[in-house]
Amino acid sequence: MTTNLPRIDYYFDVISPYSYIGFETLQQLQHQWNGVEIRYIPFALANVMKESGNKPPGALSVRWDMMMIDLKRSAKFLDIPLTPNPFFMKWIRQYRSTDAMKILLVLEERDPELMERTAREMWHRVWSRSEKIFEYSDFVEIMNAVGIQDIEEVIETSKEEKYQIALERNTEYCTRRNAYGAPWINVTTTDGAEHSFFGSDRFHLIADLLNQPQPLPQRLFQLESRI
Ligand SMILES: N[C@@H](CCC(=O)N[C@@H](CS)C(=O)NCC(=O)O)C(=O)O
Repeated sequence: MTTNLPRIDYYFDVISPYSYIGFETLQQLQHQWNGVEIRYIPFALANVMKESGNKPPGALSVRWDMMMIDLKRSAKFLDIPLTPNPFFMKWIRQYRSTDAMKILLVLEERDPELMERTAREMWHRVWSRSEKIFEYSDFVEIMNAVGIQDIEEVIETSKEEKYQIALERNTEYCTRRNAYGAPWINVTTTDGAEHSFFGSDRFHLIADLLNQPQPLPQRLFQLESRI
């Protein structure tokens, strides 16, 4: 695959609400930043946690409570639909997002823009409408919602070993660079140097690194352009 530099590799998992926040921020920034290639790359947050020895935010109740408050604030500030999911802690003990992420890998191979729309629909389900993204019937609803025709075929293809391997490879790429959470953002500058960032709240530093305009939420951009 040939790619242009500078490049932002945005590693995400649809189980992660901060991956959703970073995704929507980057979707806005890609219209405001010039000459920067952006790739959205599925990985497995559960394995990142395991490999790094980190613990999920829900493992510490005060951290979880603060995270829910912070998510609401962030959603309001950025004007994105994000509502803490009351079932999340129960679901996370029972399910993994691996099958959903493998479906995204199939779509990424065929049509990256369709993959991005499907990822957004998955985030809306878990983190806006408190709906599952783990089982066959969930995948059918998700793909119907984004207008995919060959749903059965996509689900069957996602079970091929190569997608499990691809998910592991993407995850390992990050854990070898000390990843311990999501989103994990790997920025390659024009000199070929790699710079890792953790979180959806590091785009001001990435802007500085790449000499791009500072990020602002869409509503603030709109206000600015009216001045
Ligand atoms: N400050 C970061 C927090 C990101 C975050 O908490 N991500 C969770 C997953 S949704 C995580 O991986 N946490 C691991 C950790 O904080 O050590 C942001 O605003 O994006």
